[in-house]
Amino acid sequence: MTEGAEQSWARPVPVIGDATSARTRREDPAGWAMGAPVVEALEAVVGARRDIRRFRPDPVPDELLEAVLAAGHRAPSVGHSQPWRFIVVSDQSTRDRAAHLADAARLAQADHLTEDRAARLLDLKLEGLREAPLGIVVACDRRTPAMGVLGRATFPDADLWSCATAIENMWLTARAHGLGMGWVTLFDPADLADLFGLPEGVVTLGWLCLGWPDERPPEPGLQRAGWSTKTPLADVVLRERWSEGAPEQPISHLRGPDEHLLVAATDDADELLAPPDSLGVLDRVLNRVAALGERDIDGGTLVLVAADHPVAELGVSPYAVSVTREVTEAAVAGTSMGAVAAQTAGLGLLVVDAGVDGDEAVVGAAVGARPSDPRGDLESADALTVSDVDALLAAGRDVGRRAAQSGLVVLGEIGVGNTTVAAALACALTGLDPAEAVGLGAGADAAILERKRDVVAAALLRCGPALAGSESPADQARQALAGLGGPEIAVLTGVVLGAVEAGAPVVLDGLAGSLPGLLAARIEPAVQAHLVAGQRSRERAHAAVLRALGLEPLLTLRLRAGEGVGACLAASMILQGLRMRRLAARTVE
Ligand SMILES: Cc1cc2ncn([C@H]3O[C@H](COP(=O)(O)O)[C@@H](O)[C@H]3O)c2cc1C
Ligand SMILES: O=C(O)c1cccnc1
Repeated sequence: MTEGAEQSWARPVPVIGDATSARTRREDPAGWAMGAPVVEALEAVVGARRDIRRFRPDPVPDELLEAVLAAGHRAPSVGHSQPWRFIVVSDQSTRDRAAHLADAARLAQADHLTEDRAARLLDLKLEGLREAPLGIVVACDRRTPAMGVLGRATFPDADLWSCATAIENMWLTARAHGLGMGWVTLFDPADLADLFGLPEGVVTLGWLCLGWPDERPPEPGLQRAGWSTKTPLADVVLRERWSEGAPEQPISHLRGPDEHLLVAATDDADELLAPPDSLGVLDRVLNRVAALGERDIDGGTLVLVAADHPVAELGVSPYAVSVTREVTEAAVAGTSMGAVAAQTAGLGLLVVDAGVDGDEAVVGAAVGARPSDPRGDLESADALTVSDVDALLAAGRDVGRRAAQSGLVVLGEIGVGNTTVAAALACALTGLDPAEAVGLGAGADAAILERKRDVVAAALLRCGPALAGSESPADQARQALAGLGGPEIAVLTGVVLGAVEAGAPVVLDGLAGSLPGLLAARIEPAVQAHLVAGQRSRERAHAAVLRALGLEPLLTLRLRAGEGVGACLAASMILQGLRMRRLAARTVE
């Protein structure tokens, strides 16, 4: 070890300016607390905040107004967009006009209430627009397209909520200083926008009256006026799910790693003498793998599953069905591309015959799991019977549990015609359009592509109603496997389930070598936490399948190999990454 490495130093990351290290945080998770006096003060301010309606006319010192505005500007905002604009109003004529608008809005609202309720509304002192010497009109600048703001593409209104958090910050600050604030929304928003000349795309959240309060209410005014009562906390807090009418949770027998294991994995990575996330996407994969294993992983097994497909007779592959058997025999002999990829990556190999064409099973395959019933071509008949699907899943589970003993479980498939099967499954599971789903496979030309598209569209038309009527995602996965098939895909789905049950990480391959991950996750949602996308291949539907899984691929090499070749390349890199983590220097304190 060099002299430098022996030096004592705490790693000043992961956040710039954060002097704590993974160890400090592990040893004292509550060490960020600000102490009892701060907590008590905060509780006092939150508890004493009131919506103030009556104000004294005395002026508000500039520095207090500044403090209130600054607190608003420190609020959290979606994608750090800071969309709020605060229009400070002191001009009396503007306040008078706003008050007039509010008076009119109040009468308009009373028209919609029962007589008694309307009378009580008119009795209420609802705003202090005329009396409060200041108004802060909060506007939200929505002119940036939602897609461009982190977090708004999915929740486009999050900019408005950000402005609401700014309002709460200002409110609490005002209260702590003894100032009163009242939030008035008794306006037609368009009238308020006109009053201030707001441009198109800028909207208001209302008017905040600010001044010294001419009331010091111990509880909310509307509660005192008998308008409403405070709901008990227990009525607004729900545990785990909405209590009524929530759909039954699918029964899950598996679990992802718990929070202790996940954090232990990132703690370990944080202690490396390297910038955080130095290995990028690989680091995330290594964290995921590390969180799964109490024992160190230094190897794995390629599970290579082969089957033929009646659909290949419909002209969807340029290759003869006999090629599947040839490649599988070469795999058994250790010379196929997949077998060699496994060997050179330091992985073991299990070859499974899941229905390679012909009466005889492939000699030398470690496992035979051939469907027993007649099989269909997808277009005119189901690929598999449901009982065969269940048998293939069960056989796969056994193989998966067995493979898990060696470390990584790496998926590979062989099956002439299976990119058509896989495209159909991808459409059924992700809603992808057949025209967008079919790819070149082992080398299609335009005519073959056209046939693939037709077959996939016809198969989906045939199976669509049954799939739409499935009782649960798990049931839909089994129905999809039966209708659209792929005995090798069914076995590999079982392999994923067995491997996950035994606690192993699973490395996915190309399209047909990734669908088992998605199918298994539909059967058991906890599966997802165990999956690693080894690669993204050239097959068009592959990206959609990985997106549905929420997985970013380690490699994007435009592979067209199948056979687990890409997954082996990725596994090799994962094993190297794990070794690097074990051997690299750690920071010391
Ligand atoms: C010699 C050979 C070896 C292969 N190894 C994997 N595949 C890959 O191509 C096949 C799927 O493509 P398609 O749907 O177009 O038939 C599968 O066997 C897949 O693993 C191969 C294909 C060939 C020709
Ligand atoms: O993406 C794949 O998995 C793929 C592509 C072509 C041939 N075989 C498999």
